[in-house]
Amino acid sequence: MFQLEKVSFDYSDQRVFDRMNLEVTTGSVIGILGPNGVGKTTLFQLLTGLYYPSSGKVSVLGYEPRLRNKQYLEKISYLPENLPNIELSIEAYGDLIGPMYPNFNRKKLVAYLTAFDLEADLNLMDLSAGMKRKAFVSIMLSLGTPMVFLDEQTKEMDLEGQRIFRQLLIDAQSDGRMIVIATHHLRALEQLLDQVLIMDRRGHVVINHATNDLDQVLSLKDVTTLPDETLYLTYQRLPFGYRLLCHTPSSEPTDIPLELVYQGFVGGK
Ligand SMILES: Nc1ncnc2c1ncn2[C@@H]1O[C@H](COP(=O)(O)OP(=O)(O)OP(=O)(O)O)[C@@H](O)[C@H]1O
Repeated sequence: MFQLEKVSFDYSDQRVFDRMNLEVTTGSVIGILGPNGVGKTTLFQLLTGLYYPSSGKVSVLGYEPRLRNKQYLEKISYLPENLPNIELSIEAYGDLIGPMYPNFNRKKLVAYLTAFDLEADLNLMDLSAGMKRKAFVSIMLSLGTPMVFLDEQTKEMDLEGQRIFRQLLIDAQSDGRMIVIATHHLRALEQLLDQVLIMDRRGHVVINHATNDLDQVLSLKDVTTLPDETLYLTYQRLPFGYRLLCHTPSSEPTDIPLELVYQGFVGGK
């Protein structure tokens, strides 16, 4: 699906990735998690070919994004965290970009907008921040691309909007499409993610795993007193003790909460 081989990337005064290797081969909803400024958006820009690596190779669906090959561009849609300002109605914008995508489905666009309780003739410039996100998410998902990149799209969405957003992602997932999503709202999306990629504060990918396989490398242990720090990654307080997250495989199938995994690898003890 996508691969980075020894990829380095620099902004003029800063190296964001240094010979980074990464391979994601499974998953239909892939979550990219990491603290502010570690390079999630930069990674999206590399995967969509908007930025070129300083060295190394990026491949997505067998294409090299930096070549901006037409067949590749028809297969991907990307919604950046900072949405563009477009002086058109939602439906007019859909009709403008939709024909560039072979699987654009206008009926779905209208259905998604209805689900979000938005009128198709509203001007994108007149929407509140959350409404604008709902409108752009609806347009992006209606393009029908096999791969969708969504950067922080639950931001500003109200709770009902987040619920509808999850429904739309499930709809896209059941059509066999692949969604790569960066988020800080883990709780809103945790149940949907079947692959998770966690970047630590240095921008290193510390976890790249199927969410239901995390118990192959991590385990939980409930204790009444905290043991030596070397024996656990982090802990959660319980009413009468602590739940430890340990870097050892679980002895039986265990649901490992992603928030605790994130805390263990990014937040510290
Ligand atoms: N246009 C730019 N010019 C120079 N430096 C940049 C530029 N865009 C991002 N950076 C820097 O590159 C690093 C990675 O930024 P990026 O936006 O990819 O992080 P992020 O993980 O998406 O952050 P967030 O969670 O806040 O969205 C940061 O240190 C940031 O300051």
